[in-house]
Amino acid sequence: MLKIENVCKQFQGVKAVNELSFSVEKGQIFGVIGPNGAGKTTLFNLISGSFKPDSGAIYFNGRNSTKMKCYTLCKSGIGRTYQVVKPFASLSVLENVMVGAFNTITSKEDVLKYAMSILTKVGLQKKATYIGSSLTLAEKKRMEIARALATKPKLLLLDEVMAGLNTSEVKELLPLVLTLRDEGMTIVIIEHIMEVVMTICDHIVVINYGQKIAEGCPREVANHPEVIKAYFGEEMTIA
Ligand SMILES: Nc1ncnc2c1ncn2[C@@H]1O[C@H](COP(=O)(O)OP(=O)(O)OP(=O)(O)O)[C@@H](O)[C@H]1O
Repeated sequence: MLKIENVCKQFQGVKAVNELSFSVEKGQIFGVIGPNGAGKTTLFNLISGSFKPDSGAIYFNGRNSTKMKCYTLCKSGIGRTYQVVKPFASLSVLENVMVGAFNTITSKEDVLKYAMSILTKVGLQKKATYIGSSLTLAEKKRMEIARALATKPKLLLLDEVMAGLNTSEVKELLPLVLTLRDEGMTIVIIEHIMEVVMTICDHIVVINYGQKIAEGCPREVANHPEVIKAYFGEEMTIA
């Protein structure tokens, strides 16, 4: 579904993404983890077309998508959320989601129906008429997912959707992500909460200073010496 091939992206001498390669299989929840500044969000910006790599190639659904514009990639099935949620503050929750639905649907009536069905899916149907900015953080995160889902993605990039949520809010959001995967969505998730990563991911890539330092199933990466050193601290091991 997604192939990253020797991708590099540099900012004024900082190698944010450095010779990175990995593949995401269809139907996986694929975790991207690494310390702060490791290059995770830059990677999402490259996959979704906001940034172009300095070198290397990205393939989405078998097509070379390296030079595609972000709106073309969105139309071809890449949806994403942002680490910092930025709803259209003056629009209602429903209208926020409708914006995403116009990606593939033209009739306003159909957009409205589809956006409402997505709101129901994420559990925000009762908040449809609320102003986007009035939601709690947990609700805004759900709206962020809804806006991405409304574009009808085949590949969903989730950038720290659990960040800032309390334990019970995280527990409430997890089933939604798992349901999406069970319905056939391929998901790449950046997440700092290790419990979440270890619980829901089928496969994980760990990056540090833009480079891949480990890859495998949750247990494999958690016990990888490089990961323990770079991410968890030298003294820590995970059973
Ligand atoms: N637009 C930009 N201009 C200049 N430097 C940037 C830009 N975007 C990212 N960087 C730098 O690239 C490196 C990787 O940043 P990035 O945000 O991708 O890391 P991250 O792994 O997502 O971090 P975090 O976990 O803190 O969100 C950092 O050193 C960052 O300062």
